[in-house]
Amino acid sequence: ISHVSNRRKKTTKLTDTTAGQEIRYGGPDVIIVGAGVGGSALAYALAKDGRRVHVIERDMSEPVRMMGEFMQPGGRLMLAKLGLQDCLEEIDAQKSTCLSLYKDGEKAVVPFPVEDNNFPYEPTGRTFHNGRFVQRLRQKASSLPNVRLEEGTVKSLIEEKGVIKGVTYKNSSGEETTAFAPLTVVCKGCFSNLRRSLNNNDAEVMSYQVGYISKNCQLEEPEYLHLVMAKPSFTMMYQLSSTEVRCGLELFPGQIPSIANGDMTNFLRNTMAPQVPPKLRKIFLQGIDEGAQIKVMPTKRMAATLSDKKGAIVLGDAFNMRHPSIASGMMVLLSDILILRRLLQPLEYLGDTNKVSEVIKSFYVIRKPMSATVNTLGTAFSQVLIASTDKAKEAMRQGCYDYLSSGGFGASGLMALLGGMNPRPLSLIYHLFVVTLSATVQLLSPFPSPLGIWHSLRLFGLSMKLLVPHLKAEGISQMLFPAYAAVYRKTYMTATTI
Ligand SMILES: Cc1cc2nc3c(=O)[nH]c(=O)nc-3n(C[C@H](O)[C@H](O)[C@H](O)COP(=O)(O)OP(=O)(O)OC[C@H]3O[C@@H](n4cnc5c(N)ncnc54)[C@H](O)[C@@H]3O)c2cc1C
Repeated sequence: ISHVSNRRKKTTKLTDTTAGQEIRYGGPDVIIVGAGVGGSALAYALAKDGRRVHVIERDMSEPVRMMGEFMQPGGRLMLAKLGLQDCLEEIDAQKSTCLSLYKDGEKAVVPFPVEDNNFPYEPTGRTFHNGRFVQRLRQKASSLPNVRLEEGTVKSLIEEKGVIKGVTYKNSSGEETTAFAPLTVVCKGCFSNLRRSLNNNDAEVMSYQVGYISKNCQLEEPEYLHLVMAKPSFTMMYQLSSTEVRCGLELFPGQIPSIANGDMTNFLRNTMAPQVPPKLRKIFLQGIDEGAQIKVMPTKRMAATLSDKKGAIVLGDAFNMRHPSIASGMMVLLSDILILRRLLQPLEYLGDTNKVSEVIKSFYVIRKPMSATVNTLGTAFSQVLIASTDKAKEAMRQGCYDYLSSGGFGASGLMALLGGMNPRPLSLIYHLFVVTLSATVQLLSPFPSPLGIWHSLRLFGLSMKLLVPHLKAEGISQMLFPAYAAVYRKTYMTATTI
């Protein structure tokens, strides 16, 4: 009797112990909140390393959304390194080889550099329905026996003495329940409110992307990403699937015509369509005429900051965002996953909060070549795309077009940066400097006038304004010291898998 009652006591004691001990003896190693692009890819990567992963996703049906539709060549390399390249197959993804740029009736075609010997992957991007890609990632993750993918909505993080122990969530039956693990990864996207319990960085809404799909049509050059430098900002078109074309544009707060009363349709037809080159206009108008659903998405910017809470990591859009004009959010996220996975590999037990904190600190530095390059480029490119009556800003816009259209080393260097094929902040600073310089020459031609000199000085001021906040936010040494980028390339951008 004594033996049985002692065993009972022991069992009760075990269930009563702290969450940490429960976790150690049975539960998952990691809880991932959100099975979007990041959550699913991370679940697969960690499960491949033998971790038990519990993913909690609010909605398991295929997402229908207007974001994450273009994967840069660099992002495809990251996918391949994670063993997830097949997730871009069987979703009717389309190949992209070039950026086709239009300004004031002129056109420039700039390919991703084919002969960049330092880039060990096919230098092309892919366009696709984001939801199809996410479903493929979810299937791939849940095909591993140590991944438990559950539908549920996470409500809050469970915290004990500054350490995150798990989450409370509402499961698919509507019951409030809890889950515990030594490590919780919050990867719940750009509308995340959980990040507030971990860090207090705020996202800044920069503009809005308006878009719709023209169906049953094909662009004359389906492998090109068409970017029109229009007013007030850019318009883009690309082949989204073999039979659909995404049409999109950028508008600014306070300038969004109402979709409900038809003002948006009129604006697209009367103001934007005439700026679209005749060759693309028919397809641009087709979607509007056929009553395609028009969507509006905020574009946000948010610097990455580290949380002082232990036991949790924030990733993806909940962690760091940049302007989507350079379509690189997924690439940075996949690069982050690759780094984090590699840093976590030597840790046998993820509940060692001190070791995990060290990992997070290293992760924050190692990611800089990719994230700082993309974040800075995102700001610079989005600013350059905005039309302006300001002479200095317009010179910068023209300078960027001229630089890309002139071909050669400059254009291929900038395309390698855009494609994530050469994530080097110093290279970005170089290109920004040359664009500024050539715009200055244009302002001072044919003879330097006092007004020309004044605008040139303002132009340099504008470039500095683009660069300096990023140098401060990303870290001067990480951006200016080439060794970081060299180590990143050597570790994460070689042809071998990790
Ligand atoms: C307009 C726009 C266009 C973009 N275009 C591109 C592009 O072309 N290329 C590119 O690389 N990047 C692009 N991006 C960025 C890219 O889409 C994101 O960086 C990427 O999707 C982020 O992935 P994520 O896993 O962090 O979030 P998501 O992929 O959004 O996944 C978050 C998941 O969390 C789930 N979730 C949310 N709340 C909860 C909860 N409480 N409990 C459980 N689950 C929850 C959601 O249902 C979702 O499945 C674009 C962004 C915008 C805004």
